[in-house]
Amino acid sequence: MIHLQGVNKQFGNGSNAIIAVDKVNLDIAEGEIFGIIGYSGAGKSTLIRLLNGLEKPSSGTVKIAGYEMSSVNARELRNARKKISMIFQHFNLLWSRTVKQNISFPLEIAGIKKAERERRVNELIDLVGLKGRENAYPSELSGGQKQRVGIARALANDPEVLLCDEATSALDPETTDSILDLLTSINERLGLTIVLITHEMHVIRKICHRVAVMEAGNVVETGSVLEVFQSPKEPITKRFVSQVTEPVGTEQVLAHIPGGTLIKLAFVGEKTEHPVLASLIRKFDIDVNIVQGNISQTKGGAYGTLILQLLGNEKDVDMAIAYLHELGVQTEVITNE
Ligand SMILES: Nc1ncnc2c1ncn2[C@@H]1O[C@H](COP(=O)(O)OP(=O)(O)OP(=O)(O)O)[C@@H](O)[C@H]1O
Repeated sequence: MIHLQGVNKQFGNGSNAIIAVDKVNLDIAEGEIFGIIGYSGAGKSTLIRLLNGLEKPSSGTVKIAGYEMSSVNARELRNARKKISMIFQHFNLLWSRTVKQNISFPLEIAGIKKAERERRVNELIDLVGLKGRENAYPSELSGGQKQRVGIARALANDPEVLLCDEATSALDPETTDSILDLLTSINERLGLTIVLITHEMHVIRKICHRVAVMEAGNVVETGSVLEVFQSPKEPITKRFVSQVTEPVGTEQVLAHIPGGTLIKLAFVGEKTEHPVLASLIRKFDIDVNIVQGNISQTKGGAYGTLILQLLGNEKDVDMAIAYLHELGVQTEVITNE
């Protein structure tokens, strides 16, 4: 559905040149929810603007929904934009139009007749859960409701791809979750391919099937969300994963644990349900203290971490760690005193 090959985007020239996107290769399958995560300035906005044709690459090819965006003419670009829709952080609604009129706008531009527009707008209002708010103006809506209008408007022309530019960054956590639930249900019901950019790992964890991590214009890591949670390779990916797997203040907590061996266990999928701790205590002559634990649900399954302090003689502690490896539990020794 989306295929990027050797995509570069440079702004300016010579000593003022900024390479915003650097040799990016990416494949996104039809029906996938694909997340692109990176800190500010990583190149995410530029990449998404390349996907909808707002920017042309300096080199490389961008293929999306059957269009070669790097070389489309104006007419093809207009047609492509019907298949590639977008929602924004600040919603970009028309403030002098009601909910209904905002959603109807792209249908008017597409020349759809009034009766058909009415039918479609009502269907979309139902789909995004805005029944009863049809005649409200954007200024009378909550942030979550405004984004629902943005989503309905984006879906008006039956797109194949929905691009989401930090679509939940202006919303509180609860509203963020409800919008992410809506995007998931739209993906499942309509088979729509969704590409979202964000700086929040929580968003990736909750709805994405796969993720790409961007740093300084490069895609430094890609994989299924569960895979990336389980074994992040790059330091930046580890920082993003720890945003959701380690509660705030973990480092300070660990610094104050006196003695013993501190280990971090990572469980994936069904292994999160095994009574690992009980068998560890039963089998070995060691004391086990739970320092911290956390389970995160991803689309591919559950991912849990548990930090334990093991107290006992060195041999028993080593045997306990070997046993964890045998069970297939990913085990990392944090400190050994
Ligand atoms: N039109 C432009 N002209 C010049 N430089 C630009 C332009 N657009 C983006 N850049 C530069 O390209 C780099 C990547 O910016 P981009 O906005 O794509 O990053 P981002 O990851 O989306 O960050 P943010 O979340 O802050 O928008 C930055 O150094 C930015 O200053």
